[in-house]
Amino acid sequence: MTTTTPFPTATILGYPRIGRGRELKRAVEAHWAGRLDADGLRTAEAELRHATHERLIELGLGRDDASIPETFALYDQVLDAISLIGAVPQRFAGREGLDLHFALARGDATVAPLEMTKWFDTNYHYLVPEIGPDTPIRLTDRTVVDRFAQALGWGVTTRPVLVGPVTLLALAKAADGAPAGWSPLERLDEVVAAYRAALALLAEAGAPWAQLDEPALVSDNLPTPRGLLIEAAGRAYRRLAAPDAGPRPALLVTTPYGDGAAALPALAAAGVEAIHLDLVRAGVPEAPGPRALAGTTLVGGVVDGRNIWAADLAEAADRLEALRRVAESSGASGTAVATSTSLQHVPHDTALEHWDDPVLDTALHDWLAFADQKVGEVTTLARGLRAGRSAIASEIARSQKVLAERAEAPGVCVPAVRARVASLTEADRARVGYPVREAAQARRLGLPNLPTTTIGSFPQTADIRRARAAHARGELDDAAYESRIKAEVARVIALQEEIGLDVLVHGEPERNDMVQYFAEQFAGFAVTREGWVQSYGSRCTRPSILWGDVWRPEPITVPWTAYAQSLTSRPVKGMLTGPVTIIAWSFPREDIPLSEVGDQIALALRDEVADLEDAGTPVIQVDEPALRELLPLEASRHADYLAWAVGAFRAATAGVRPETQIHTHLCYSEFGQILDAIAGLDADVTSIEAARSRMEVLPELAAHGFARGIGPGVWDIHSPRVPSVEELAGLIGAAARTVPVHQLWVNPDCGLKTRAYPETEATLRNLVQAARTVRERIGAAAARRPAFTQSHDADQALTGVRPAGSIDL
Ligand SMILES: Nc1nc2c(c(=O)[nH]1)N[C@@H](CNc1ccc(C(=O)N[C@@H](CCC(=O)N[C@@H](CCC(=O)N[C@@H](CCC(=O)O)C(=O)O)C(=O)O)C(=O)O)cc1)CN2
Ligand code: MET
Ligand SMILES: [Zn+2]
Repeated sequence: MTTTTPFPTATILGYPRIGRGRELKRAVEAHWAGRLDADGLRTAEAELRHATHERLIELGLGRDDASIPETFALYDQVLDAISLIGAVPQRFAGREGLDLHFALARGDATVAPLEMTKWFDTNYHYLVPEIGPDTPIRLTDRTVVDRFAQALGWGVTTRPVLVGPVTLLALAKAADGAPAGWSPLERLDEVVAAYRAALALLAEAGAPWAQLDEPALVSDNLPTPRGLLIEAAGRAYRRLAAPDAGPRPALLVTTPYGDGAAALPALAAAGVEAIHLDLVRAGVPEAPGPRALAGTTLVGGVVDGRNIWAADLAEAADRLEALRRVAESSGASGTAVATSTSLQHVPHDTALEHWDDPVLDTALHDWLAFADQKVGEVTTLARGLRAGRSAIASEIARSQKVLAERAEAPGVCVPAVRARVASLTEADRARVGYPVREAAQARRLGLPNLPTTTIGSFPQTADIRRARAAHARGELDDAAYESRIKAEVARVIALQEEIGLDVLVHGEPERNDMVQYFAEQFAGFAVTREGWVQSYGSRCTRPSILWGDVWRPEPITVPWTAYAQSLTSRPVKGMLTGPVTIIAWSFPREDIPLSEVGDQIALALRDEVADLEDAGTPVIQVDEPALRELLPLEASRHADYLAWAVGAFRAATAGVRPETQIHTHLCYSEFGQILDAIAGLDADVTSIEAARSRMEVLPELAAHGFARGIGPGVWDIHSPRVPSVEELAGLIGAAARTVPVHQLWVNPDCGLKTRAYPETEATLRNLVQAARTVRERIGAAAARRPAFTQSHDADQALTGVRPAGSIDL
C-alpha cells in the first residue's frame, strides 16, 4: 500500500447515474439513433459526472478525501467490470470501443446480446457475464483509470468503484460449451490478477482509495453456496491486499443488500483497509475478537439506499455508536458512516418535484429523503459520530417530530381497510378444484389446441406518450385524451383479429407504467413527476410511494376492457398487476409488515377483478413478474415471504366463478426456487419467460407435476429480431416434448411496450402461423394413431421419440 489517507468519515456507496433531467437516457438513446457520435457521448458523460461531483461537494462530501464514489456507467456497472477484464465472448469478435460496449448490452444486426437479469432483490437489471474455461481474462480497459484521472484534472479526488471479483464471477453463467458442472469461479485467480493490474494503474494515477462491491457475500440465492463464496473472497482479497504485490489504493470492500457479518472475519484477515456492512438489512455484528479488525475501518451503512423515507436519525445514531464499540473492542482503526447500498435505487432529489401541484401530497415532503437528502443524513450522522450526539441534537429532534406526525397522519391507518384484511379467511383465498374450472372454461371459451395470446401491452408509441404528456400538462383535455386512447385500443383489437390471435388484449395504451398506473388510482399511494430510477440501460421507472392504507375508490380498468370486448367476438383478457409486483416496484411503507400491505392491495384488486367479471370479462390476467425478485436473499426468510406473496395473489383472484379464467405472468427465468409458489398461485394459465433459455424451465415444471395451463414465451421481446415461423414452431415443438399439448399456450416472453410495430406485427403473424403448423402436425399424428392419448401422440409427432413407458401400437 502506498497511501495513508484515512477513510472519510462520511460517504455513500454510489449515486444515481441517469442525471437530474435523465441526461444519460437522452444522450445514450441519441447515440443509438445515430444523432450523437462517440465524442458527443463522451462529452455528455463528462458533463454528467462533473455535475455529480460538484453537487455532492455542495451536499457536504469532500473534494479531496475520496468520499465521492465514482459509480458512473454508460449502461451497467457489471458490463463495465466485464470490459475491465476483457471477458468478451467469441461471438463479439471484430467489434471495439462503444460499438462493442453496446453490442454486449443490446446485440446488433448479427449478434445476440448478453443476458440481462435482476441485481439481487432490486428492480435494477445487470448484464450476465458469460465465462468459460477459455474466455480471455486480462486487464484490457482503462476506463476506470481514465475516469479517475479526468476527475483529478477537475480538482476532485474520487474513489473508483468496481463490482468485486467474487461477485462478478458468482453472477456469471458458464459460457456455452463449458463442461457440465463447471463454475466461472474456477477463473478467480485470473480475474484477481486483472483486478490487481487495474489497482496498480489506479495507484499510479494517484487514487488513495478504491471500492470493491461484494454483495454476493450476503446472498443464499446464487448457484454457489454462500460459505464457498466467503472462502473465495478470503483468498481473493489476500492476494489483492498483499503487501508485497506493489502499489495499490487502500481498499474498501462493501457487502450491501443483506447481512455481511459472516464475511467480516475473512475480509478483515485478508488485510483490506475498510469493510462496509449494511446495517439496515442486518444488525450490528458481534465483536470478532480483540485484534481481529486491526488496521481496518468499519463503515456502517445506516442510511437506507433502498427506500425514500427520511431516516430515523436517533435510531441510526444508536447503531453507529454500537458499531463503534465493536470497532474499538476489535482493534479497528476507525468507524465511518455510509449508505446501506448505492443510491442508484432512489431518485435524485425531492427538490425536483413540483410541491405546489396536487400530484404529490405536500404533507409528504418532510417524510421523504431521495439521494441528495440521504447524502445530508450521512453527513449529519458523521458529524454526530465525530463530535457527539449533542452536536446533532436539533436534527435528531426534527427527525423525531416528523416520524410522530407521520404516524398520526390521515390515511396512514384506515380502520375499514384494517378490518377487511383482518377478516380475510382461507376460504377467501381458495377456488374450486382445477378440473371443475378447466371444464367450465373450455365450454365457455371454446379455444383450439395451443391457443395464441400476448402478455398485455402493445408498443407504446411516441405519439401515445406525447398525448399523455400533453394531457398531464393540461394541453389535452380529458375527452380528447380518452378518445385518443380509445382509437388506439380499437386499432390494436382490429390488428389482433386480423393476425388471428385467439385471446385478445386491449394493449394497455392508457398506462404510463404497469405499477404507477394502478398507484395513481388507488388510495394510499403518491406518485412523482421527476423521481426517475434506472431499471436497465436507458430505461427508467418512477416508483410510486406507498405511504398509507390501500383501497380502491373506483373501478380502474373496467371501462377500457369493456370497450375492447365490445369491439370483438373473441375473448378479451383483462389485465391487472399483482400485489407483490406493485410492492416491489414502489417504495413501500415500513411501519406495517409487507404481508399486510400485500393483503390490502390484494383486496383492492379483488374488487377490480369482481367488477371485470361482472362486466363479462372471460379471462383476467394478474401479472406477478416480481415474484422471484422479492425473494429474500437469506434462505431462512424464504418460506415466510412465499407464504404471504402466494396468499395475497390468491386473495386477489380467488373470488371469481369457475368459468372465469385467471392467468398470471412471470418474467426472469430463475424459477427453480419458487416452483412450489408458482403452483400455489393456482392460476389457470401461467405465462413465463423462456425463449432466451430455450425452454430450460419446462422440464423443471413438468418434473414438478405442474398440471395447469402454461405459456412458455417463444419470442424474446428484449430484441427487435423477428424469429421465423420455423424457429417459433421449433420452440413450440420443444415445449410440447415436455408438457402435454392440452396444457400449452403460445405467447411472447413478456409485454410488447418497449417494441415497435414493424417487428411486433411480423413476429405475431409468424407466431400464429407457427401455432397452426404445430396444430396440424399434432392433428395428423392424432389421426394416424387414434387409440393414443392426444398429448402422447403429439409428443411422438414432434419428436419421433416415444415417451418413456408408452406402448407401441
Ligand atoms: N415499474 C416497472 N418495472 C419494471 C418493468 C415495468 O414495466 N415497470 N418491466 C421490467 C423491465 N423494466 C422496464 C423499466 C422501464 C421501462 C420503460 O419503458 N420505461 C420508459 C418510461 C415509461 C414511463 O413511465 N412512461 C411515461 C412517461 C414517458 C416519458 O418519458 N415522457 C416524456 C414526454 C414524452 C413526450 O412528450 O414525447 C417525459 O416525461 O419527458 C408515459 O408513457 O407516460 C422509459 O424509460 O423511457 C420498460 C421496462 C422490470 N421492471
Ligand atoms: C414486466 S411484465 C409485463 C406485463 C404487462 N402486462 C405487459 O404486457 O407489459
Ligand atoms: Zn413480463
